[in-house]
Amino acid sequence: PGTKYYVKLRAFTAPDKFTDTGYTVVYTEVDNTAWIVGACVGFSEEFEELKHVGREQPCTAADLPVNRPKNRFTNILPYDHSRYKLQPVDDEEGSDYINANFVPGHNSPREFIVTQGPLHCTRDDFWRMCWESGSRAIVMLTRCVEKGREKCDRYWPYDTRPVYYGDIAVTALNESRYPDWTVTELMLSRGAEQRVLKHFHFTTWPDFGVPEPPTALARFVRAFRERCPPDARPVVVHCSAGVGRSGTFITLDTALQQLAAHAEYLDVFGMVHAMRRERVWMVQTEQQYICIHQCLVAVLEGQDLAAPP
Ligand SMILES: CNC(=O)[C@H](Cc1ccc(NS(=O)(=O)O)cc1)NC(=O)[C@H](Cc1ccc(O)cc1)NC(=O)OC(C)(C)C
Repeated sequence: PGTKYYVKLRAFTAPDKFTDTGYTVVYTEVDNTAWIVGACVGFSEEFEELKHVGREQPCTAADLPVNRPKNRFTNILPYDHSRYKLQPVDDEEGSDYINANFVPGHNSPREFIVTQGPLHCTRDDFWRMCWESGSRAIVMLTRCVEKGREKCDRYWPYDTRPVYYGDIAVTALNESRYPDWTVTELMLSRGAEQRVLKHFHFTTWPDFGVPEPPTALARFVRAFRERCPPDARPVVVHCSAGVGRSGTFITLDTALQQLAAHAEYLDVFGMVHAMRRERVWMVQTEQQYICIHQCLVAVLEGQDLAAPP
């Protein structure tokens, strides 16, 4: 148990891809069950097959002149069919728009609302989305500034004084800091109603890269699941563009829940394929795709991934 095997499963000839032939598959044996966790040589080809998934779908709302300034990046636009719609304000054109999509997870086809890091001009819309969706958890996977560049607005309070974002007051109740993440309890108030929302902020994940070590991500996912309110409300997930790091987090969260439910096999390709039908570039780089498999191997091998107390 726990021994890792490299097995050549079959020869294939793909002259445009690889000089040699054959997949090398990494699998590990736990409780006399062989778990195939990925084809090392095949990662590139498998990830490449995801390139065009979903790309034919329209993004007309995002392209409206009134909404263009609400997009952080010109090439990261939400598909119309899965976009989150804010409750419109009177007949104000574009008032239902935010750069965000519903994305499936282990528990439901619209388990997550994946969005870009709020801009200063969209942070009131961001809080309106959190309130109107009934969400009780935000997962943030970027720092606000990385290498001197703004990746995300500081959209929540710096201290315990309440801050208004539109007609929603946000108050930080308490904060727990760990080496790779911070969990903050926030009180949201709108009119006479109040609710508590947990903010899970992973702080050591470089843009376009992977956490170091990659298993820090598995620890964070486990810490999130242990503290996430067990309700059926959507979880808001964002990074800077809301595609690379957000897609990686959701894929690992989904796969680990399938493992815990004793799934017979894990179809990482199928999970990413399903997410990319709903939001563009979910899991953006091959390194992120491999990181997911590395985390799964660590969990299957029983590495100690307990979250800090
Ligand atoms: C490779 N970089 C990008 O694609 C980023 C968007 C982006 C995606 C993913 C991530 N990582 S994350 O999802 O993990 O936060 C960050 C930023 N886009 C931009 O910087 C685009 C340029 C671009 C790059 C690549 C491309 O294929 C098309 C257009 N620039 C851009 O939108 O410029 C503004 C911000 C001035 C409006």
